[in-house]
Amino acid sequence: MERMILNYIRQNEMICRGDTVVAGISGGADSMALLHILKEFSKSNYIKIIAAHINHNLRGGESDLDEMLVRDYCDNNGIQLKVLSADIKGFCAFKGLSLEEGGRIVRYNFFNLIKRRNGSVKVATGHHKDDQVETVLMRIIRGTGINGLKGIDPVREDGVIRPLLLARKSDILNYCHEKSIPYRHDASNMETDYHRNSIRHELMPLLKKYNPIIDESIANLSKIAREYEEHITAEVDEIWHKYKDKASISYNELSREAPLMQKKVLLRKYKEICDNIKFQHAHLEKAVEKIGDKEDTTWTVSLPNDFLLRRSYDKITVESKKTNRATPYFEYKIYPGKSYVLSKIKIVVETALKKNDKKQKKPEKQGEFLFDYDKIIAIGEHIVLRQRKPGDRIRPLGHKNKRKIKEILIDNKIPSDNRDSILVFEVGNEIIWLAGIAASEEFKVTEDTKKIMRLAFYKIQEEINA
Ligand SMILES: Nc1ncnc2c1ncn2[C@@H]1O[C@H](COP(=O)(O)OP(=O)(O)OP(=O)(O)O)[C@@H](O)[C@H]1O
Repeated sequence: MERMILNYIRQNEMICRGDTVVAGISGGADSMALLHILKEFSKSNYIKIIAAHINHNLRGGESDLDEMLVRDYCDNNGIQLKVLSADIKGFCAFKGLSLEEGGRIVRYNFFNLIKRRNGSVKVATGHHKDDQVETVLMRIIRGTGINGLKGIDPVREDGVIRPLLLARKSDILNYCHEKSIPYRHDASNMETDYHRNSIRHELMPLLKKYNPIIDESIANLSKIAREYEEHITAEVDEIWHKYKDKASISYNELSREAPLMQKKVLLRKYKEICDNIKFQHAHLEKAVEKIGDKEDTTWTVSLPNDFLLRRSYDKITVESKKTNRATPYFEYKIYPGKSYVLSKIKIVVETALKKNDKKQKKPEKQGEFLFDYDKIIAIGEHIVLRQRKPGDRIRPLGHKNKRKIKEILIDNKIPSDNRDSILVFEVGNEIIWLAGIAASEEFKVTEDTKKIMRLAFYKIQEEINA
């Protein structure tokens, strides 16, 4: 077993010459075997080992005996040791965590602290093949994709390494006996991980009745999944430059990728702004289904953690639902003969222009429109300037019937992000103008118009008060 592990370390380039390795040692057979093997490795490779033990103080005197065993072994073998005595129960109660979760957080925080203080880049733990098989089974039961089938990573990006991942628990126990390596039964075992324990003691024996080498089969499945994932990751790396660090993804570009690549790109994009791994397959399925529908040019798909995936024509963005409404709702009363300023937009309402004033007959810019003032005052004394509301309608110029404003905005290819800042002018209950986009047929200037009202809006540099 020792030779297999040493080869595994080399093949996966887990440890390099000159590395300082922080090894998490609980006092159980796995981590004690790990420490022994690291010591063997250090004989032919120049590396420094720092053992790290956390006394979880969960099992009274038993916890202290675990600590003593680790201390003795390190003393006898000239290995530097760091010990943390932690009140895991108190910590978990305070944080509202399970003992497993809390214990894990405290452990890895301690390992990382030692790592930082000693300029180390590696943290080694004693996870082995049985842990791997249980982890994969637990994930299958909970629901997982190919990525989850990979199980525990032998080498993590943050420098955590698992040199024993190919060794079975029984081989580790034999190795400890063969080499007279001391260990404590159930060291640090919190015995509260009910799910893992029932998989180990109930489900695995049951599965073995159907397939005596089920653990090997699952370990192989995990290896195959890892190969597939690594291959796909390399493929995504190849195309990622098109999407990386861009505020939005081009729909035309993304829709040309295979559905699997679309999912991988969207997942990476999501992770660029939100480090949440609880992404469910259903989210990606929905997104790919939407991307496949070429007719539907504006849509949103909910993502975890209050995020949204939004398509607005050629733009696909991942955005927070909280900032979804870029412009909060606004509604103001405005009166003819005055001008107003609303977040850097100046609004002018002029009236009583004579119809025969040729200069005013036609709107000069897209930012203004002329209305029949008599028709306006017939239905209301003031104008309401507001944000659009669901169900808003207007009868656009040249149309017989009213149309939904939403459809008009879509037809005009107004990106959904900008729709809430469009100015809606309403008199009575009639929308007379969708600023710069559509004016009402009913209030336009005609041959019979006697007085004209001019509505105009301009972008201004500085905000000033009306
Ligand atoms: N008390 C401890 N002190 C130091 N290292 C520990 C301690 N307990 C566990 N470890 C390290 O973590 C490894 C995994 O332990 P164990 O399987 O009990 O934890 P887990 O919670 O299932 O795994 P993980 O830490 O990845 O969540 C051990 O082999 C050992 O390297």
